[in-house]
Amino acid sequence: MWLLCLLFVAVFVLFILQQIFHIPPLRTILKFARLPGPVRIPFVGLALELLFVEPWDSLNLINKYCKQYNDFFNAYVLGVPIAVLQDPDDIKVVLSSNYHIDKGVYYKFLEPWLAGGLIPSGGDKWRTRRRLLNPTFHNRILEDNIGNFWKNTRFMTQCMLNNCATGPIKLKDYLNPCALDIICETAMGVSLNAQSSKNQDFTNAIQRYLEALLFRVLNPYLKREWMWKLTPHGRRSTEDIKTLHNYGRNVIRQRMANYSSAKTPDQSDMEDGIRGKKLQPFMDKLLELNHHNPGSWTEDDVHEEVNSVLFAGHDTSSGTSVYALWILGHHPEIQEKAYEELYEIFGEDDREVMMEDLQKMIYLEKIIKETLRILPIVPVIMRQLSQDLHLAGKPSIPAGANVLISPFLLHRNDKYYPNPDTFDPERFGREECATRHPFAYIPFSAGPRSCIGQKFAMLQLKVILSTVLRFCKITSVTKYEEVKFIPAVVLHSTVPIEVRVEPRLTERPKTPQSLGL
Ligand code: HEM
Repeated sequence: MWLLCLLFVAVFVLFILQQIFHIPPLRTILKFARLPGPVRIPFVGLALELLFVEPWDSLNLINKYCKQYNDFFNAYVLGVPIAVLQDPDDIKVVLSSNYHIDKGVYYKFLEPWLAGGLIPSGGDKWRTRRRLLNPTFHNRILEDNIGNFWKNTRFMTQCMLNNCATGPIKLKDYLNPCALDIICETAMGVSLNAQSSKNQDFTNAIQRYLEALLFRVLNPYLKREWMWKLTPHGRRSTEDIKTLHNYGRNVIRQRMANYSSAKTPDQSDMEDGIRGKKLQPFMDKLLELNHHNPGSWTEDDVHEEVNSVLFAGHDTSSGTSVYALWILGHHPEIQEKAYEELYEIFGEDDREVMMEDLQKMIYLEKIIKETLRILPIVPVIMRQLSQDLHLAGKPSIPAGANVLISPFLLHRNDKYYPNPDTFDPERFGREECATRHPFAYIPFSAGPRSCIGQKFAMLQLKVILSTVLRFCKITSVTKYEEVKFIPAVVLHSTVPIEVRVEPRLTERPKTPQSLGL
């Protein structure tokens, strides 16, 4: 009887350990042991330290070991082998490779929401989809949508000005719905009017879901879905996923209603002048794929790609716009210089912004780049190696291991950015960029798995920031010291960022040109 009880306990303990620990192949374990890194309990590794780290200090922990091990160290987290790379030469090898394209293990936590969409997927599935979807973010399509960017941003600016007399405003409350309206109208072809409905269920659900996801990464014993769902965070996440799925389905339903009545390519299809191919916006391309190949492109496939772009296409640009405006509200001299540039372009005219205007916003572009340096909205990138990774002068990292690269830490490394905590748009002058290692600046990642929406994002950020700065003067209320940053897939702030807004247009800038000097 005792023996049976003992056997039962042993089987139970083994089951729990197997549920908690990731078990890499023996070859990975043996080869991984040769890499430099802090000595910890085998396989448990950094898991115990992570348990006692506040979410906003998790990157500091990685930074501590990066400094100690010269930007290259290995660590286990409950059996997950992770190699941290922060040297731009090493980063270049990983990101420019056509082989190391699979996402790290923690992206699995996104699957209940994004399933096998572009963001978490890997291998041939990702390759096929990326090739098919790349043209949906073609320059011609983006240029055609600048009017949509402008219309939504102008509406947002007006709302800011309408409410500015009552006190400081929370930037996120304006920029999140605006970015959501922009991505829905441009990529999905539907108007959900998130700005006028003031319904923030979707954006709030994303924020909670991503923060819960970080909690799960920092408490890696919760990796199994069944364990996760037993916790209060897990239960909340299940509710949030329902909200997120419903939102995605609603977007598809609305577009399908118009699409099926159109049947043939609608007026938004256009010819790519160079190769004579048809260019379609994102959602129409998905619906066409589903229409012609319902076996290989099911409605679930459409749904997962819509969810991926809804998320990646709004949380990133709204967060970056919030940070840029907040920083400018702390640097009136930089804000003034940006305003002067805009005044040179538009004068007193409150007309719509055009593509030619955006091309003239050289200083504003430097501000955007510097914002993405100091607060990169995607603070961590991870890959799982399907082949050994060979780096110059370092032991190889075995297949099966994960690689972690942090744009947040890289962009604050004083080897590449002197006085890294100082906001200085001039770092992005032509000469400064030419002398810097190209892989020392990776806000959109780089190589084949870089951001599909990079051009979309840069145009959108220019329209949003130029419109706000043309019509409003921003003064920051939330102090730098009050805010900590949480790397929850997207970089979140611990407190809402508040600014004071004053109307602008009648005020003339004091440039030598405007004074007739
Ligand atoms: C400031 C704005 C943005 C930044 C900084 C940014 C950054 C990034 C980064 C770093 C990645 C790679 C993530 C990784 O490897 O784990 C990525 C991927 C992606 N981004 Fe963006 N992004 C932005 C805006 C957008 C927009 C506007 C869209 C859509 C319109 C978009 C769609 C995507 C998609 C679908 C992926 C996955 C691509 C793939 O794996 O093939 N992003 N983004």
